[in-house]
Amino acid sequence: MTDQPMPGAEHTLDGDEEALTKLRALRGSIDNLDAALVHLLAERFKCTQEVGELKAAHDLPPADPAREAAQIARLRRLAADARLDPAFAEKFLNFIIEEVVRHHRAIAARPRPEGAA
Ligand SMILES: O=C(O)C(=O)C[C@]1(C(=O)O)C=C[C@@H](O)C=C1
Repeated sequence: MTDQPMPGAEHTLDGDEEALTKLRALRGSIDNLDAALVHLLAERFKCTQEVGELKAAHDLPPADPAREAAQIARLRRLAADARLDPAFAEKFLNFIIEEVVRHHRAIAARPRPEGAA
């Protein structure tokens, strides 16, 4: 027998109460932040759903590339100030906008009653 730890055992927190307490506290904060993100996204999608209805009613295009470019530039600046990777912030916004545009297209494709605005 040797005194070597079991392979991988050096990565477990078994027996290290202080580390476990810290991990639990951090995970509690992560869970709260994830919940906040879900609520923020739900509110954002409520707004964009209304934008989609407005655009469809007035025959406006689902996507607005100029607006997106301005949003991305702004978000990249905010991310850099917050020490978040601007490339990640851009990817995240693009991911959301892609879904929004998909919703806008679905709304525009819905049959509209005759004479509707
Ligand atoms: O502002 C708009 O025109 C929207 O439709 C909203 C939104 C967004 O999710 O922020 C989505 C699609 C557009 O290309 C630009 C922005």
